[in-house]
Amino acid sequence: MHVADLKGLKVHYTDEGDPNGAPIVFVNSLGTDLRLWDKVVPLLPAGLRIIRYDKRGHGLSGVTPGPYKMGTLVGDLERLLDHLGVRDCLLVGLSIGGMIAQGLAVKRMDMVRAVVLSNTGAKIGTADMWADRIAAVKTGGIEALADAIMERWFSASFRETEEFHAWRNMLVRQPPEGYAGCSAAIAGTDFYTPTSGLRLPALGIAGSEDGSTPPDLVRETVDLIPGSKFALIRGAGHLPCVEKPGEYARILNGFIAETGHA
Ligand SMILES: O=C(O)CC1=CCC(=O)O1
Repeated sequence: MHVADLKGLKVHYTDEGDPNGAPIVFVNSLGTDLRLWDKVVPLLPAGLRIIRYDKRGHGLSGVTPGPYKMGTLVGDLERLLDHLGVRDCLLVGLSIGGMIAQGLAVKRMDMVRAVVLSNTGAKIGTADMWADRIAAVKTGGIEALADAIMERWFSASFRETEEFHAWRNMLVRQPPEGYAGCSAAIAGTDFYTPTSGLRLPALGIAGSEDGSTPPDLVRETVDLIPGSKFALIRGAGHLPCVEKPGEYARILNGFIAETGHA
């Protein structure tokens, strides 16, 4: 476990694997922390440098008063990777993490050599939808939304498992200010034009049961990048890295091999 002080924001991160290996950086979704990738990391090929972090207002990182802007969240990751001396990474972003990945890929071509846009979009939802969600969190806390969020995160069969309850607990323990702050950042983001200008290896990953960023949205987003690939994981919701880690890692490892990221 490490904590970096980045312009006053304490950012919790992990830096595992081979310190001299090709870097792979994971960016998690709204309401989750870096444990999101716990089941995928052990399935990655040997020799990579594996970096994960808790974004602003999530997990063990600092919380600042919201609303946040997407540029701030992109800047946080940029500062972390500068702090760690990371260049030419493979950036894997899920949901808002996929938006942060698009933003950083556009801003720092030296830092990002390939992207995986998982369960995400160039734009997610509508401003009204996010305003309602922020208002609900401010009134009733994340618990008030948790059951509806779980239906989007996980397939019906996964919601019957023991493990499901641990992920629900992870969600409701996130700082409400951070959750609402990041929701505002999503509401204010439309990356269709900037993402269309990207020229780098890109892979989209979608879950067939994803109620937040359905497969068509992921495909439409990754199709903005010429030559991109797309993979659908059947029977998984918004967090296929949790529900189907073996399949997720197989797809990711195929992309790692194809792009020669070693
Ligand atoms: O809560 C959801 O609907 C899932 C989600 C949307 C954006 C994100 O990062 O997670």
